[in-house]
Amino acid sequence: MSKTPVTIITGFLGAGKTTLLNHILGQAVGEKIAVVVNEYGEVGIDGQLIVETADTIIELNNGCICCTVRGDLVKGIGELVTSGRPVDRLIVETSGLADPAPVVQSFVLDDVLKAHVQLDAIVTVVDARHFADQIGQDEAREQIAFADVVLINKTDLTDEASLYRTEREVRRLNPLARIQRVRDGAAARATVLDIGAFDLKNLLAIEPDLLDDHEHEHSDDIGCVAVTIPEPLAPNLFNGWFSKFQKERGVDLLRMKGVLNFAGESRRYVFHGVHMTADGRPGRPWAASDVRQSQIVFIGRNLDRAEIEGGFAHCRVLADQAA
Ligand SMILES: Nc1nc2c(ncn2[C@@H]2O[C@H](COP(=O)(O)OP(=O)(O)OP(=O)(O)O)[C@@H](O)[C@H]2O)c(=O)[nH]1
Repeated sequence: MSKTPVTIITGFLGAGKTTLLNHILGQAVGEKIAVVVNEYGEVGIDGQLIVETADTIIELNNGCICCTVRGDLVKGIGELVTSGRPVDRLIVETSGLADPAPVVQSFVLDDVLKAHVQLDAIVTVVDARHFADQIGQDEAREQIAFADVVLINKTDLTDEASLYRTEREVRRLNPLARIQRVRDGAAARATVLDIGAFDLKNLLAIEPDLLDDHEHEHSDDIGCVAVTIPEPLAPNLFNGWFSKFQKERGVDLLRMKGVLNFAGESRRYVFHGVHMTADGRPGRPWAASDVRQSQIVFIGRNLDRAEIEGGFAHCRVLADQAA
């Protein structure tokens, strides 16, 4: 029996992992792809942002697959591969704060996974615009060190000199990885899939204690605040609040993303940000069976939950205003 190939997509917060995943799914015709998405926050946004068709989506929220929900990763994939359901390929998108070591460990140590799946490659997406801000984080360096392929993404948001510096630093952290520049995660399929690049021996040379059991510690001051609001939002109130909040707290905001329910709109509004950058656009239409609500997630340093909840609540269109 041939084993199901597994690609791990990792990379720091907001680097473009889901964008790459959507690109891969969009190119895969007639293939049954199962996807595991893991998010740090207690509210899962990525599941809603996967616009292309995946055969199965396993969402692991409220923790990192490198620590708190690692058991769920092994269990979820174990159940999938022993269910008899045909799966041609498995793609795992880690959270942006994941240490890849324990994730890799799960694939090489767990007996069920070992018997059914084969790690093909670890693909790390790097945010070319925010590289200098992010590379100070241990997780960002580990994600690069573990990569078989590094995609330097968001090339449109920076210049040649800075891209060159980023490539040089990536090469210093990982002399063996294949490095490629991309925009909007648009990597050729052959660059990221079925490349047979994963090599445990190489990884053990980088991280000799890879197979030892160790708990990954996330920095204490990095936290996540997720807020759900059932009432529709007024776009002008949201824009006003968010731009002020971002101006004041942008340095500490590692990542924000949300799916918003704007009053009178037939489509979701999807917005993303990293530090001082933010962008938003209409997403999928609301279906009659959808619960129309806004969900927003902030990951950052020393976040004040009450401040965020209060500010976000202030953007609601209240019933008497709507009338
Ligand atoms: N300008 C530009 N924006 C990009 C590019 N790639 C991705 N983005 C945008 O960057 C934002 C974050 O992209 P995602 O794919 O959600 O990033 P992610 O790594 O999955 O984020 P997390 O899972 O939260 O860590 C989105 O607004 C994307 O549209 C790019 O090459 N250029």
